[in-house]
Amino acid sequence: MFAVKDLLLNLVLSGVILVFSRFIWNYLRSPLKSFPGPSVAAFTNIWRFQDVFKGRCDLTHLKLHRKLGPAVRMGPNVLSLSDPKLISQVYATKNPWVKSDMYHVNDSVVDGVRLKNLFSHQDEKWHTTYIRPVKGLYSMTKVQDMEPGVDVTINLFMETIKERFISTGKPCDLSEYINFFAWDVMSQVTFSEDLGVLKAGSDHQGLLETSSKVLDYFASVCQIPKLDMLLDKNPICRVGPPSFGWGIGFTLQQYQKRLAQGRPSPNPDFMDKFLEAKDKNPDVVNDNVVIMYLLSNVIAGSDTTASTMCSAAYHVLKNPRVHQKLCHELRSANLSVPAKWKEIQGISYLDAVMREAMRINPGVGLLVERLVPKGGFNLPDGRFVAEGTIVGMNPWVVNRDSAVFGADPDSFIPERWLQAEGEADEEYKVRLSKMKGSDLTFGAGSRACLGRYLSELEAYKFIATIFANFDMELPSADHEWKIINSWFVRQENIPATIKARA
Ligand code: HEM
Repeated sequence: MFAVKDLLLNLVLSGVILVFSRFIWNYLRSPLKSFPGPSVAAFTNIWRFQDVFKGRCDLTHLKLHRKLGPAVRMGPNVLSLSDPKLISQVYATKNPWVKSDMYHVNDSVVDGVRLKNLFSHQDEKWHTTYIRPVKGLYSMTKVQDMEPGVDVTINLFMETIKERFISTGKPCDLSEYINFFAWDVMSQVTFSEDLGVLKAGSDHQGLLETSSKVLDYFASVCQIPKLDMLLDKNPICRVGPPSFGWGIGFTLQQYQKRLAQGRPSPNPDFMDKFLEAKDKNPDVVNDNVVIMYLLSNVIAGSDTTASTMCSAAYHVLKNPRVHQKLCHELRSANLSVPAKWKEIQGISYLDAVMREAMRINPGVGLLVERLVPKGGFNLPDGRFVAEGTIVGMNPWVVNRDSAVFGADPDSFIPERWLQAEGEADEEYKVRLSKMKGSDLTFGAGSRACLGRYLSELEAYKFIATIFANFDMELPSADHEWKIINSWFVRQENIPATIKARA
C-alpha cells in the first residue's frame, strides 16, 4: 500500500520538477529576455493561454502596449508589436514572413488525413497555387455579381423583423438577428440557398453555436499549438470541440445537387464560379478543392461580417448625434430597398461610419502571428529581434494608435475619416491614406483577407438599408453589449425596439 503511495508521490514530484525545469529552460533560452512583458510570460505560454481563454485578450494587449511600449513579450518566444509602420514588413506581399504554428490548429482531420486550407497553410507556394484560380472572384468589381443574393437575404431580414418585432412591439436582439442574417447571406451567395436560420429565428441546426465553440477552442489552444496534438488531433482519443458536421453535410449536399441539376443557378453564386475555376484549372482544382473554397466562404465570412455589422449598429445606436446624421444622410438619398451598392457609393458619412465600426471593433482580435525570417530584423528603435521569434500584431491594438487615427482612439468618432473644417485637401489625402494603410482589420500583405470586398458589400448595404427604413432604439443610453474575443470577435446583448421609419 505504502509502496504505491510512494510511487505516486514520486511520479507527481518528478512531474512538477520536469514542468519547472521546462519553464526555467524556456526562460534561459528565450531571445526576448530584454523585452518588457508580464514576468510569467518569460517562462511559459500558459500565461497567454489563460489570458485568451478569459475572452478579452484585446484589453490586456492594449493595456500592456500603452504601459510598456511598442514591443511586448507575450511568451518566451512571442513578441507583440504595435507600431503600424511595421505592418508592411511583418505582413509583406513579396517574400512574405511565414505564418506561425498557431495556424496548424485550424487544420481538420478527415479519416486520419490532415486537411489544410487557404487560411491555415504555411507554405506560400501551396497557397499561391490554390488561391490563384479563385482570387479574381473576390475583387470589388466581381463581388458585385453577388448583389442579387445579398438583396434576397436583406429582403428576408426586413420581412422577418416586420413580422416578429415591429408588429408585436417586442424588442429584437440585433446581435442574434444580425448573426442569422450573416450566416444566411453567405450561404445564399455561395450556394443560392440560405441556411434557414433567419426564417426559423433560431440556430436550429446548432451551426452558429458550433462555430463559436470551434473558435473558443482555436483561440486558446493556438497559444500553445502542441496541445492540439493531445486534444483535437489526438490520434488515439480525440478531445476536441464539436465538428462542423452539419455544415460540411450541407455543403456536400448542395454540391451534389448542383452537379446533378446542372449549371448555372438562376442568380450568380460562388458555387458556379468555383465549378468554372475547376473546368479552367483541372490540374489544381478537383472536387475536394471546390469543397474547401465553399466551406471557407461560409466559415470565414459569416461571423466576421456579423461582428462588423453588430459593431456598426451598436455604436450608431449608442451615439444619438451619429444616429441622427446617418439617418438624415441615408433618408435624403432616396435609396432603393434594399439599398443598391452603386447608390450608396457617394454617401461619405456611411463610409465613415463603417470604417470607424471596423477600426474600433475589428472582426479578428488575437495576435496575427508570423515567424521572423533568417537574419532577424531591427525594430525602428534599433532593438534586434532574432530569427525564429514569433511576432504578431493585434488589429485591436494597431487600430487604436492615436498617432495615426487621432485623438480619443477608444471612442467611436466617424468624423475622423472625413475632411476636417480648415484641413487642406492634400493634408487630408495624406492623413486618410495613412489611416487606411494602418488599419489592420483585414490583415495585410500576401495573406490579407480574401473576402474583404464581399464583406464590405454586404455590411454597407445592410446597415444602409436598416437605418434608412427602421427607427431603432436601445433600452437605455447606458446599455452595454458584451464582447467575446476568441480569434473572431462576437458580441451579445444588443436589444433594440424597432419601428417602421416615421
Ligand atoms: C469583416 C469581415 C472580415 C474580417 C474582419 C476578416 C479578417 C481577416 C483577417 C484579419 C485575415 C488575415 C488572417 C491572417 O493573416 O492570419 C483574413 C483572412 C482570410 N479571410 Fe477574412 N475577414 C472577413 C471576411 C471574410 C469573408 C467574407 C471571407 C470569405 C468570403 C473571408 C475569407 C478569408 C480567407 C479565405 C482568408 C485567408 C486568406 C489567405 O491566407 O490567403 N474573410 N480575414
